[in-house]
Amino acid sequence: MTSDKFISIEGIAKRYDGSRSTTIFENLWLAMGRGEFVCVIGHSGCGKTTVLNILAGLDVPSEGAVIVDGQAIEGPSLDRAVIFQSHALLPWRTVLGNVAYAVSSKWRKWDRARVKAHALKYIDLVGLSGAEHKRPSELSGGMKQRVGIARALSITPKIMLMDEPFSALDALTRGTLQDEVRRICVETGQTVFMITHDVDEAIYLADKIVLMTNGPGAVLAEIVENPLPKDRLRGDLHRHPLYYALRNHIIDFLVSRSKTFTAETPGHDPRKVPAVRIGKPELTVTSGFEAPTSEARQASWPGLARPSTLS
Ligand SMILES: Nc1ncnc2c1ncn2[C@@H]1O[C@H](COP(=O)(O)OP(=O)(O)OP(=O)(O)O)[C@@H](O)[C@H]1O
Repeated sequence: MTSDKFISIEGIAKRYDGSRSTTIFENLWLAMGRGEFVCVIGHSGCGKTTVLNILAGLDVPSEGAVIVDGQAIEGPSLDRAVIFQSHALLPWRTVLGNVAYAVSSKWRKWDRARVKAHALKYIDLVGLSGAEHKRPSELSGGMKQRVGIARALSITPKIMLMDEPFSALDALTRGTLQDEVRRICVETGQTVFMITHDVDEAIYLADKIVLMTNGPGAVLAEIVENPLPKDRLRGDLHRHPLYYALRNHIIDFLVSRSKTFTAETPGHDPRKVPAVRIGKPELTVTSGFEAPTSEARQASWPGLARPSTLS
């Protein structure tokens, strides 16, 4: 993972004019590094999907711009693959046909054999070998979503944009697909921007979790850095000493601070969204804080580090 500004969201706003004009969000800034997995969490209607659609080139901001790899986004591109909650597969094509269609759209000069071999590689990657000749109507919800993931990965996008990709699945399938997406993204260094309402999903998958306040007039409140080790396992998350502090911080935001943040943080600079690091108090106390006593250390379960600011 690098810290370059691979994706740079620069002061975007979204407004709808009508009898009552609405500002969904404005002055939204966010930088993402190449290979980073970023999850956005916020309440329904705050504008998460709008931001994702702008990143996909499917919507345009009322103001501002998004730069990806040095180029302003001007519309959809095969460099950016989108996975939605619903699968949007072509019902008359097989699994192979759906993935191959995307592959041949990206590499128009490839012959059939090359397209097929490439598509099969990604079908295998998501565990669908053997089902390549089935049509969507013959597949379970989880299998359809796997096809969507294979199709998105097969065009080797610079960015994967995922809008609640697992929310329609049962818990078991969701867990399995989370494992596979995480494995693939870590192995390939894929850059991902994902929306989720599931705090544990964000903690498992993301390097950074962006907290968005309630709309209208939503802002990015914090970028919470995930302190859990990169080689974390889903079943072991809760054993990590910082897991509960991280989880509580995000839930506290969703339950209360997402509503009150704007009023309570008048000095918030949307260009410098604070980066929050969850850490043990004794490791993160800075000169402005009184060092905790050993009793206090014992009593305090790993707490919250002081926010620092992203440049
Ligand atoms: N065409 C439109 N005209 C007016 N308002 C719109 C229009 N499209 C979307 N909105 C509003 O924009 C806001 C943001 O919508 P968006 O789908 O981005 O939210 P979200 O955070 O992704 O919500 P959810 O979590 O429920 O998917 C919503 O309040 C929605 O009502």
